[in-house]
Amino acid sequence: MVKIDILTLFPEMFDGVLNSSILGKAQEKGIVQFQVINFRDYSESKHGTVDDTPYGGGGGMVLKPEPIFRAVEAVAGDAKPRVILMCPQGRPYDQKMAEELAGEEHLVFICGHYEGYDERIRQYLVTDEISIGDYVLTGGELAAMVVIDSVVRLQPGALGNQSSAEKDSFTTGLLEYPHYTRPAEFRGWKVPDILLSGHHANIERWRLKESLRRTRERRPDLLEKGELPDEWKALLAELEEEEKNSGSESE
Ligand SMILES: C[S@@+](CC[C@H](N)C(=O)[O-])C[C@H]1O[C@@H](n2cnc3c(N)ncnc32)[C@H](O)[C@@H]1O
Repeated sequence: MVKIDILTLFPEMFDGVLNSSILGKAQEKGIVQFQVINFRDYSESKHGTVDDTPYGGGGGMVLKPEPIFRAVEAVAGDAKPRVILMCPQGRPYDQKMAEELAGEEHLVFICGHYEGYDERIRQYLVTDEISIGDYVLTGGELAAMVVIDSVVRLQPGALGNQSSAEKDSFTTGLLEYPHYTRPAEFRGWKVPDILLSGHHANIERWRLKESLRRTRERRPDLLEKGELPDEWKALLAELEEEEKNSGSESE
């Protein structure tokens, strides 16, 4: 079982996401245990103050170190969990990191709000800083939900059909191939014949080729990450040849 503690000033934001669909079922199955903690409860002031104005002046409020340190220490106990700070300056999040975090037993997420955090939280408390993209959100809650969702779905038994995670985009290093379901013809648009052929090996080859086609068109950077398997190289050469031929036909 993986233990996930979330420190936030807005615990109610997590109710729907953690208790619905696959995350809700993963809790019921005992695959994951969530604890959502309002770090205002760890404030040392009687008014529950968690932020203050920045030293040196300027706008915005800064989250104070004491409540966040105390809350993390309370949930960590003697254990040494990964303590993850959600922030736009962090490491860009990707599937590889989701896989890395999915192997941990205990994760603690800190969701910021307002202008920022006291720098000592970054320096002396957290083990990782994660950004979910080059844009700025009002708070770390949505970002933490994105990371938590992607980590929990990788836990063994979390998805009904495990093979659907294995073939997902990025897991294989490629974008996923196109899917079709019934009807075989819809408004005159037909499902590719090969998918109706029942020929398993040909279908697998078609899927790999379509994955490569899609990745080459939309995310060519994914194909530049090292030596490609021979089968991929052969299919990419086929795609290039087909493109050349269709180009010369239209001339
Ligand atoms: C308004 S933002 C603070 C931005 C900060 N002043 C800066 O420029 O880096 C408030 C909080 O939202 C969260 N946040 C915003 N954008 C994020 C992103 N792209 N990825 C992860 N967390 C983000 C962080 O927890 C952050 O502390």
